[in-house]
Amino acid sequence: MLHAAGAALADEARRFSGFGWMRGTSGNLSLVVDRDPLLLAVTASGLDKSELTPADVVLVDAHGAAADSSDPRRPSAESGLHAHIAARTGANAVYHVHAMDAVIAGHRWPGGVELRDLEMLKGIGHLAHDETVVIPVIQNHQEMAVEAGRFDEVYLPATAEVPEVPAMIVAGHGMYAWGTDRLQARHHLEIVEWLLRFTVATA
Ligand SMILES: CSC[C@@H](O)[C@@H](O)C(=O)COP(=O)(O)O
Ligand SMILES: [Zn+2]
Repeated sequence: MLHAAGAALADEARRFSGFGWMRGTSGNLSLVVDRDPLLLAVTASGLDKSELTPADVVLVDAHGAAADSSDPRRPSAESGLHAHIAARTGANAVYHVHAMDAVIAGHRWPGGVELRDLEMLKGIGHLAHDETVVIPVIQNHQEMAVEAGRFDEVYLPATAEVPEVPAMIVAGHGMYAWGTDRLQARHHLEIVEWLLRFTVATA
């Protein structure tokens, strides 16, 4: 089970590295492997994300702490925020990358990045017209418990009329996107990055 998750995350990390979004050791990816209690497979810390193998994944609990004390590998330093996002949103896949356009957008619009009148908004469940979608921005912090609190302040869950916004920017750092499964998280990440790239380029 952990090996399959590791193989899937290694593939995703290679893909995002190819886009320049996981340069060096930057970024981390996770998949929920159990809900009760919450357990996630998260990429191991400090590795070159373009060269991960199926073994480069660690099991963590709802606090992002290693769940298997016999495993010598360290989980991602940002595991706690992955676990929090998975718990709060119900997502089964959470992806974090250091895409340049996300960092520029967060720097430029620290109160949130407004998007509208773009066909690609349909790719995150929103309307191509007559709706303004805001990608929230939080300030960066090294403590994931602090980041989790900041996430709760800005997260836009689904209402009866409007779906959730499945992404967030961390200022001076990168972005997160999530989805019900690996493929949806990837789609959300790639589409939001496209939307941010367009917005930065045309501002
Ligand atoms: C240049 S990597 C910076 C790290 O502190 C962090 O932001 C990151 O994305 C990767 O951390 P990791 O612990 O390898 O998952
Ligand atoms: Zn990071």
